[in-house]
Amino acid sequence: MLLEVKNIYKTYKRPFGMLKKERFEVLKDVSLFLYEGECLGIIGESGSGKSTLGRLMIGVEKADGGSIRIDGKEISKKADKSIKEKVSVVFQDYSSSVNPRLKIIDILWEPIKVFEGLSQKESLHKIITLLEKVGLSKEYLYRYPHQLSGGQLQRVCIARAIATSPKFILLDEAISSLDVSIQVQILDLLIQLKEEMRISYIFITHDLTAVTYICDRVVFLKEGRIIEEVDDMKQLKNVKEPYSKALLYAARAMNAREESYEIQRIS
Ligand SMILES: Nc1ncnc2c1ncn2[C@@H]1O[C@H](COP(=O)(O)OP(=O)(O)OP(=O)(O)O)[C@@H](O)[C@H]1O
Repeated sequence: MLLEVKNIYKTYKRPFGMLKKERFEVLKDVSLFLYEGECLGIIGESGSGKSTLGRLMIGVEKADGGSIRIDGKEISKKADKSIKEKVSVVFQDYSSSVNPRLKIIDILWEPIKVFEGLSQKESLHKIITLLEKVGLSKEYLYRYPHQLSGGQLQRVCIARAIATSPKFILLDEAISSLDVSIQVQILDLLIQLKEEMRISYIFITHDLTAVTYICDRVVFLKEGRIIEEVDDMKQLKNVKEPYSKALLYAARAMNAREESYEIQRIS
């Protein structure tokens, strides 16, 4: 098993609590797993704890209880480099996740520094290969982020995420800020990379339609708890919990409204 999340609890301080130390639970007894080459969707409404769970899974925050293991090793802020290198992340907000003062070549130079002993020529070749992998040519090398479209910049973020050949990528609302037609292109790119590089994904979203397009399995997160899991996407229409049904209903309504929506419709 690539990733194993076991009985995770997470609390935060209440900002306006009566008592200074008052805390509230954001994640409650969350367990899930991810196999190599799989895409697991985590769906839930705003505030259900998806991004918090994501931050714990990449080791940038610490859980209050439970364990998260990647290839059998605990991930944490202090985890050694070899474990952290197995994980990458792509966020929703592509423009703030890159330094606007750096050219694309420098943005991609950053992660490949881990490959010690690469000559300048070899590094440049690697960067161009990365760009090509995400469907961009070397003409983008010397542009600044503001000189790219949203879809192109998200491709650069994906190139940066795959640069270290991670075992899994956390995609936190990675397509949500893009136009619908561009969303489909990025989903197709992610599917292609998953097959070519055998990468696994955790796909955090509130969009069930995108889940049906890319995910092999999905878990429903409500108020910090996993309330339902679907292991076979063909069974999605048979979800039992009212919350899951409501998300399904919302996705169907959205599909009906978006006539030009190219993502496979949920029947
Ligand atoms: N650092 C923090 N300190 C205090 N509360 C936090 C912190 N991070 C998140 N929260 C709270 O935890 C809850 C879950 O937030 P989280 O961002 O994980 O939800 P989400 O499902 O990703 O929501 P969205 O889809 O809107 O991004 C929310 O009530 C949020 O306000």
